[in-house]
Amino acid sequence: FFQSLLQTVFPPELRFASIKFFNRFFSYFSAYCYYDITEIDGVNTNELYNAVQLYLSSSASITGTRLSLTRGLNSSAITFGLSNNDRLVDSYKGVTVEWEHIVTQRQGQTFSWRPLPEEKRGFTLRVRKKNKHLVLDSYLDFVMEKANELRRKNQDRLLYTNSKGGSLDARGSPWESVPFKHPSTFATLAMDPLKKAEIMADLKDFANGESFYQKTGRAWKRGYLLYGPPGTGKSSMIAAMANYLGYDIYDLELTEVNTNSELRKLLMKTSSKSIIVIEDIDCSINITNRNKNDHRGAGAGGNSGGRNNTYDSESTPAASANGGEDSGNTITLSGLLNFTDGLWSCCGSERIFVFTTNHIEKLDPALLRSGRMDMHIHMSYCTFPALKILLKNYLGYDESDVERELPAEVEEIIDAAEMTPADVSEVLIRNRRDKKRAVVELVAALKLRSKRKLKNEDEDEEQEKRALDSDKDGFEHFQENCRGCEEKDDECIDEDKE
Ligand SMILES: Nc1ncnc2c1ncn2[C@@H]1O[C@H](COP(=O)(O)OP(=O)(O)OP(=O)(O)O)[C@@H](O)[C@H]1O
Ligand SMILES: [Mg+2]
Repeated sequence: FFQSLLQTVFPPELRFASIKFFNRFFSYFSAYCYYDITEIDGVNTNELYNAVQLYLSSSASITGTRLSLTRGLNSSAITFGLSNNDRLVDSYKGVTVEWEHIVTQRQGQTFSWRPLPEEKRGFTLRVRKKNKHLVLDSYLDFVMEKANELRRKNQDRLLYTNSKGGSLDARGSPWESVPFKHPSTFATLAMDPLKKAEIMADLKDFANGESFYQKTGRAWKRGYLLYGPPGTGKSSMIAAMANYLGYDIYDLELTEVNTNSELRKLLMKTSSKSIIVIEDIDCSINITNRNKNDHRGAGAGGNSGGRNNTYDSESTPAASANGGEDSGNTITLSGLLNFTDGLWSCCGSERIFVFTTNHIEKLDPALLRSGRMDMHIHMSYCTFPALKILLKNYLGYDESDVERELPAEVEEIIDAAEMTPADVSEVLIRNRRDKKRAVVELVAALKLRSKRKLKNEDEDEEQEKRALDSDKDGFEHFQENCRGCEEKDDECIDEDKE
């Protein structure tokens, strides 16, 4: 109304100034403050917008009669949202605020380096001026916190992976996500119960340790290194950790990351309460490739001089000028270490780093030194306690069933058989309809493996013995030769004397 009035009263050249003036005039006398939270802020997605949407969808005081419902692809939860241009009232600490969802058509596509949605969406928050400080100081933080909590509780965990070649998706994120539905839990994980309890306690301490980390001046993060042969449950352990703590997983594919700075950007875009995973770390990066900028250096591990020499030779200016080009990848170990425990690793809190490897002996000692990977977890071949868990999960056997059905010798041969939990579960799944047969087949497999193993060991021992014997023969032969030489030398000396 005022605008049309202004248009009739004021000449065009004065119109803009007069609108500005009236806006100022009204906002001065208005009892309310307005905050706009747009979906896209410049080129970045506004996290607050998503948080508000989620928060309002669950708010108990929803008064709107028209709501929009959404369900993400593969997600099992339905999200309620405010329909276009709808309002709802919320209250916080006795203060009433009003939210309005405003959707307008975007006018003409302006130039942008990524396509913007056709609609311009945003929330407007209206509060009384006297309550302005409450909103700015704590209400919005409360909304963010609540939204994060809701997402973790209601929705499935998310599994993120870095997009191919470092490209960004429509929302400007280098991570692509899918709902994470791995059913592995600590209850289904077959491993030594004591070790399992220790890991669970460690995780819980971490998740509840905000004040501890604050007090001790440490970054709120923790690193786990899982190592062991293929099929011993390393990936299952990561899934169990995520399900136990309710964290999202960022599965970092290092081969898709080209430079250290790209790695840093990826890290910056991860959220807190997440597990950042690098699987098969020995395969994804030439891990001994450190450049000269790494001061926390090789010596930190206090390890073999031979390897340190390697770093020294790589640290020459000529070598670092190559920047690891010889490996075809400019990600360096120092870049990776910065990622996990440099200053940048603290740009968010409550993060867990998990590295997995099948060959711990191939890893750089700098990666293994204490403080870097806080806990080294050995995922071993199937042990007897682990077997009992698998029998319980797959066949429903309890302790007494195991004692009754399983021959006593299993406990003796299982370690020698070196069967992975994956091998064992395969036998059990194959025969899950016939429990007796499952046990018979399992025992047969264990016996066969342990026998083969022992035979191989005997053969190895024999070979070693043979090698030793031949060495001994050689040594005796050598000694005889030497004795011959000495005698000759003596003769020579005598001759010299003469
Ligand atoms: N400790 C375990 N407890 C329960 N199931 C297990 C365990 N280890 C392996 N399995 C079963 O074997 C399959 C393979 O395990 P998983 O992928 O976790 O092994 P991994 O150690 O990550 O192997 P890789 O080194 O090849 O990645 C899983 O589907 C899981 O069901
Ligand atoms: Mg795995």
